[in-house]
Amino acid sequence: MSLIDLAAVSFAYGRGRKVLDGVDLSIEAGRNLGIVGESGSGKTTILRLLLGLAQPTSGKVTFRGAPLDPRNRPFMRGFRRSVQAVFQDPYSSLDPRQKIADIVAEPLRSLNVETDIDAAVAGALASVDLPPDAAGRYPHEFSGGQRQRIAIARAIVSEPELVLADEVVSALDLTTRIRIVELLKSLSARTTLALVSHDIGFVALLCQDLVILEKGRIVEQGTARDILSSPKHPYTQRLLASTPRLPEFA
Ligand SMILES: Nc1ncnc2c1ncn2[C@@H]1O[C@H](COP(=O)(O)OP(=O)(O)OP(=O)(O)O)[C@@H](O)[C@H]1O
Repeated sequence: MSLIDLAAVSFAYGRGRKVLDGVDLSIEAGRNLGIVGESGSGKTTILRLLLGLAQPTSGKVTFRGAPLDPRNRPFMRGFRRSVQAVFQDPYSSLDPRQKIADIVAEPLRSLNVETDIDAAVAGALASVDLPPDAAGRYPHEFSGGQRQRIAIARAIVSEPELVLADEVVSALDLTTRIRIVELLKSLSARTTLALVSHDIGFVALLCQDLVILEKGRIVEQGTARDILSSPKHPYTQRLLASTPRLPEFA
């Protein structure tokens, strides 16, 4: 079943040139998707379209087959509960004045989810391996990797079907990165992930399917296994040549 589809989507900022051109992609429930490309290829723009934060200049974005319409409030409420995001920078993405309990609870409060908020927050913190007393502390008391765990706890607290993540490990050192990959791997048992990154090695560790984006166009898409073992497009071959570590497909 398809969660979000982009069909023939093009996008330009204002009257500028197209930064996305005729993009078709589907995110299927239960299959993690990696969207990979160099800086400026349009990855963050795709993510903004997938989140309904920007509207395509032409083409369609649909959630469960229905058009993503920011004016349709009940629909968007259901959408926001089902689709959450984690962003690159764990330092700026958390409000320094809020306690972790309030940061993690934010989606439940803003979506008026009827649930035991303290229990849901404790469950989300446990899922990302943070101790229960983290709830009463502030972001500055945590390391970059721990802050990214807090951002992930906030993204999963409403039990979304899909979590979109933009360069979630790029700001982290290698050891922390490996731990976050392990965490995302365990979370993907209960939610689908769409990961945006310049690092094909990182996304291939977690995603069954890949989309390769060059200058706003998809140049190759398929299973990670096929693309890693026989990349067809020269751009994909270049991305692979510049990545130091690749998963083993035995
Ligand atoms: N607000 C904006 N106004 C005008 N142009 C923009 C804006 N944001 C992005 N762009 C342009 O759109 C293109 C795609 O940018 P985007 O941020 O989607 O790429 P990206 O692949 O995510 O890059 P990076 O990995 O560097 O974040 C780039 O040429 C960028 O300069």
